[in-house]
Amino acid sequence: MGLERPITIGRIDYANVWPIYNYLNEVLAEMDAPPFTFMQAVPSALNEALGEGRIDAAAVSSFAYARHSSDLLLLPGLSVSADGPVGSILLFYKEPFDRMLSGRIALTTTSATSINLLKVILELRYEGKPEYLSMEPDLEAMMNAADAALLIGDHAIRASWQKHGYRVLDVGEMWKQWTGYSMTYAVVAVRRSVAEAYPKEVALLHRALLESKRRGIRYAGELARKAAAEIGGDLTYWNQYFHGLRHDFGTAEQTGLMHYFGFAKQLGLLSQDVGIRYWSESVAQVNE
Ligand SMILES: C=C(O[C@@H]1C=C(C(=O)O)C=C[C@H]1O)C(=O)O
Repeated sequence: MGLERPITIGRIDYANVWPIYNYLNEVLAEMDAPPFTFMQAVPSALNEALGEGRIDAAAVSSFAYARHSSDLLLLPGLSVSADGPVGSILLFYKEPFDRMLSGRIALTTTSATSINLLKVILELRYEGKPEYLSMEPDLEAMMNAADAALLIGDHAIRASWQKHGYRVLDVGEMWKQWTGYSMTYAVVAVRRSVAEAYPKEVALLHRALLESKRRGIRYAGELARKAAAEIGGDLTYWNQYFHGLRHDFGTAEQTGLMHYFGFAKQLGLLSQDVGIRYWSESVAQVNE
């Protein structure tokens, strides 16, 4: 398989991936890496681009991985997860809570994991049957059209700073309270065909992402300063935000994610059972 363009990497356009991606260019330059190119976009756009083969590797919604898992392999040790409140997956609603269970809920067009997580929680835990509208992430427009609105990422963060007067629930906290599990919102996946055709490049990308993540965690204070300057808010807010996220993908994260996939299948949101299939460097080396 020959690509007619450089290998293209998707990068989520939200601060939640900075601990993985912020130092990636620096690390790639140090490694004398081949010329990768990048596409920066909201998760739903990256999900689609990776599914269609317009990009080759990306952090994508874990739900999108589930939908396309036969074409994808996961890069080990990388995710966007939280064991409880996330701070940026927020449900804004007009009281009382019960009204939205049979009312209208506006869901951001930028998400795949969180919109389905909310459906799982509202329908299986609370036996709700709301009507869902898909809308651009604009709190005011969403609340004019619905009883509640789900926003993710920087859109949720910025909206939470507005004087809006709505009640707000953190969907990661709802999931944790209900199930006791952590939740994985994004995973890093590579197209299987690209992994097979370009094993060395994928190995190098994986090593670079892990090193970038190590620096992102070590220099979390630097990320907080950058976020405060570029997005707003203060250092305390951002230190707490980055501290609440997990970017590993260990047993606890996988267990929580498998439970989510199970509920999503139960609700008919996924049509098949999903296994986690990893890209592995040993396979890549055998293929060399
Ligand atoms: C933690 C977050 O996770 C994001 C949520 C996603 C989704 O709902 O599909 C996808 C990617 C993640 O980066 C967030 O947006 O705040």
